[in-house]
Amino acid sequence: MNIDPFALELADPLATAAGTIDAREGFTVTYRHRGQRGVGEATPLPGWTESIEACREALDRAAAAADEDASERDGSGHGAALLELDAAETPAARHGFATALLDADARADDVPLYQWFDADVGTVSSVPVNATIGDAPVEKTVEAAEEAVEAGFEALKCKVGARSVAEDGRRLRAVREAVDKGVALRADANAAYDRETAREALEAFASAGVSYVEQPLAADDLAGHRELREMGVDIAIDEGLAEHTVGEVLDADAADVLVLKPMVLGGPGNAHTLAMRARERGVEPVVTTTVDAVIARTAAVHVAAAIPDVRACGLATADRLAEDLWPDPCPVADGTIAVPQSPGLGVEVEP
Ligand SMILES: O=C(O)CCC(=O)c1ccccc1C(=O)O
Ligand SMILES: [Mg+2]
Repeated sequence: MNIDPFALELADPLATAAGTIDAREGFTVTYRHRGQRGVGEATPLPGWTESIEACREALDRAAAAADEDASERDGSGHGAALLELDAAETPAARHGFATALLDADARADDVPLYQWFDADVGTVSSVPVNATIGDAPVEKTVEAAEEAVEAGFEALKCKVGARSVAEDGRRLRAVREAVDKGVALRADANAAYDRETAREALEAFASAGVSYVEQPLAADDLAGHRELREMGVDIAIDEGLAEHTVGEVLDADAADVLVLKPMVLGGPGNAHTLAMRARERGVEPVVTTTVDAVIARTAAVHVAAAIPDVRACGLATADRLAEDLWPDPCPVADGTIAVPQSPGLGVEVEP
């Protein structure tokens, strides 16, 4: 297993109620499996996943376990490595190694990763995506929204909760008035509100025609989210999935939508399985990145492509990075992101 660190600046930092994301650090993981060289990416985001240090330690342990197992049994050692990588404790590290394995598996089977997840989906050439609009004053928010709609996005997700409910209400109503009625508006509060403020916010956002609000309350407040579902705006759980299992969130009836971040859930395979489980229970999955580099972003695109008729996903985050590790095989155009059709992930890395 090769573990190589990287650090990327954001050209366009993402301002949220929980702070501004302005750089991303992580590791690329390469691993030979079934005669193929697979690539993965572990890009931890503290607050959502383990720290960068814990991620490195977990990957080092997994690499050592893989070496030991491979030399003892003459196998590939990947089973022993996976056992070192707990999806709840070190989800980013697990994501990194699991993605490398999946890339190699899908290459070995000569199918794009999304078809390796589910051959029945057939050919999926693109997936709808939302534009991600950070916190900003009213005018800048409207400008960003108009630019996104001009570029073809049919769903806009605006960060809220960094300002007063009154001001966020003005921002969203101004966007609603500026763009075509057919454009869906979403709001993401990143756990900014207490229960009382959340009710005020939902009333204000309902009047702006918001279709769903992501994580209005704290990550651990499943009961609070369940109560908010009666207010006429759908509720999506995001941070709650860094704290609870999907099963717990479904059992608590806390969500209409689940925001699934493969980096937070321990890998693309976990995210796909959990997406299908949510849908069976009548809860819609939406797949997003944690503003990752090209390998993890592309893996998330494959997860979304393997969900039939998936709603607009939060995958259009490449443009925020000042630079990337390798060329992007998933260009965004007209509100959709292209799904690579070559075997595996479809990210061309130089050896
Ligand atoms: O969903 C999107 O549009 C992009 C991803 C995004 O907003 C995000 C990115 C990094 C960390 C948290 C979040 C979030 O959804 O809360
Ligand atoms: Mg969110």
